[in-house]
Amino acid sequence: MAIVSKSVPVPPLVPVKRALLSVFDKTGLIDFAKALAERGVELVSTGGSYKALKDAGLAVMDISEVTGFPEIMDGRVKTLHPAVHGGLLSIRDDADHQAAMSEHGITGIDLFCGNLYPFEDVVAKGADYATGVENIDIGGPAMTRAAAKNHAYVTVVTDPADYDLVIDELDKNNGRSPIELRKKLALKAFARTAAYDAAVSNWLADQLDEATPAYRAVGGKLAEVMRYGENPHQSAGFYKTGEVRPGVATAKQIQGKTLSYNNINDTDAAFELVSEFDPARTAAVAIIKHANPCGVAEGKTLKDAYELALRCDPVSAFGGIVALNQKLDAAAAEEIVKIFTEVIIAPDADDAAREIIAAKKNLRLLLTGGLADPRAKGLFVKSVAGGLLVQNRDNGVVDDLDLKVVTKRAPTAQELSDLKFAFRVAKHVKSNAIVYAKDGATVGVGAGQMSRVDSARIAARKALDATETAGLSEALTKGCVVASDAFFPFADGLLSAAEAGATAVIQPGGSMRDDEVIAAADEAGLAMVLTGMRHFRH
Ligand SMILES: NC(=O)c1ncn([C@@H]2O[C@H](COP(=O)(O)O)[C@@H](O)[C@H]2O)c1NC=O
Repeated sequence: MAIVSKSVPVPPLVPVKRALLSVFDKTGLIDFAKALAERGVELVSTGGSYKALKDAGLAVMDISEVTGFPEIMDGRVKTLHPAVHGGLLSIRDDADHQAAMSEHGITGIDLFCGNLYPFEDVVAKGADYATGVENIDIGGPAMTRAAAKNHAYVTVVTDPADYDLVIDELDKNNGRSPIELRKKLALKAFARTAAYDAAVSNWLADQLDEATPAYRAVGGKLAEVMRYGENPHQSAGFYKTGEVRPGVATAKQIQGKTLSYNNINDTDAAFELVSEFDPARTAAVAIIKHANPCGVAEGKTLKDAYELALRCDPVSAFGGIVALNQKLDAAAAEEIVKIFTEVIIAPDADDAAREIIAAKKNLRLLLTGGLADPRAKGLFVKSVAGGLLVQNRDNGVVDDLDLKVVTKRAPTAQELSDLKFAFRVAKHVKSNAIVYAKDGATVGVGAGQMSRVDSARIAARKALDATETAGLSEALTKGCVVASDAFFPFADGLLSAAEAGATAVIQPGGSMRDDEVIAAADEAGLAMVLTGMRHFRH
């Protein structure tokens, strides 16, 4: 049975007489407290916050005067007391609650200002288990939730960014807090504690290697309200989880318009892909459209790699996202700005490159400070109607796999290098994925088809278009290799690749008809390597 509510009318405006301030992040605290004090609000505060206020010359009461109890156990217990929670939770217009307050000497707290121990920051920096646990705030969320529940009477302020708004509202309403503000701040407070607990539970799941805990909470902080979502009739926001993975969420935007929903999605796909390439070994560039690569290439320089990536599908690359695995230099920047590009993302950019990009006002330049570790663990969450699908990030890397040659002919050294390159790219192509590659560059990408043979045909057709556009006399697919993200269920897809000119194949294997597929490869003179790992991506 549900808890029955006391049907007391909610006052539209409530005077703020007493405020409790208990903040870890002391940004703006003094000014806010001063402003409250100037408006006749009595200040109560905890340990470090109290000291900061006192040192600033403010009249403030220590929380232990309210609780009649000292702060104990290294601060684990300082505000967990009926005098605090009664003051936050009492229904001011209820006679029983009033009687309890008088009986126990409890004074109402009309405003709670609090922010929590920096658990998310501490664990993001790799804190050990004991440090992580010690940074789980208990008293803060308890007070935040109590104040938020009692928003009929209490104003709960959890974000220094709201201090000015609260003072403005008090001023507009003669020192009283309006219900619209109290409701809005209560929503924010509950979302804050929920995101905090999501971070704690996900960290614990990670520590305990628990991939499927009984409940999975996902939390994030609003970083940007987009003009719209995937389409103009959809509203959307970008929430950051606090994960410190170099990429679109953590990058610094140097210039250009704000990113749209689709830009963020595509930029993420681009940077995750290019992060597969070790910058100490090679320069690499990926050009992305609709979250699929329309060209990826390695090169001695970023300029070489960009030109080869662009050659793969110059038509689709128009309006694309370009990701680079090394510091952007002027030579590459000059090439990139020759066609309309939405976003460039790279670990860094030198001054000359920045200057070239600056001439294109709308072009966004994002710098990440490093590459994402393709082997790192992480959560991947997707929503379906009525549920969340949660899995580990696909952190399989072809270099770590035990590759098996199953055909009579083994790949040559050049073919093997291209096979690995193509499989690395295929991991980032929507299924069914077929990638043709030659000399460290894609020459045709078939993405997102319902049949593998269609993906193979599309990749071949795109390679023919690219051959024509580049004015080459020999098809780009001649002597290329082919990667498939999943096994070939029949020999047809493989034969289609052989017809296009492929000489070597990389695929996971594992089909009921592997023998048939291997025999067909032998008959066509192909070399085939099985990875034992599938890279579906949807
Ligand atoms: N245990 C408690 O009773 C308690 N009450 C408040 N805190 C937290 O202590 C911090 C403020 O402490 P101080 O004012 O001493 O710097 C805030 O982040 C607040 O959320 C507590 N700490 C942890 O749970």
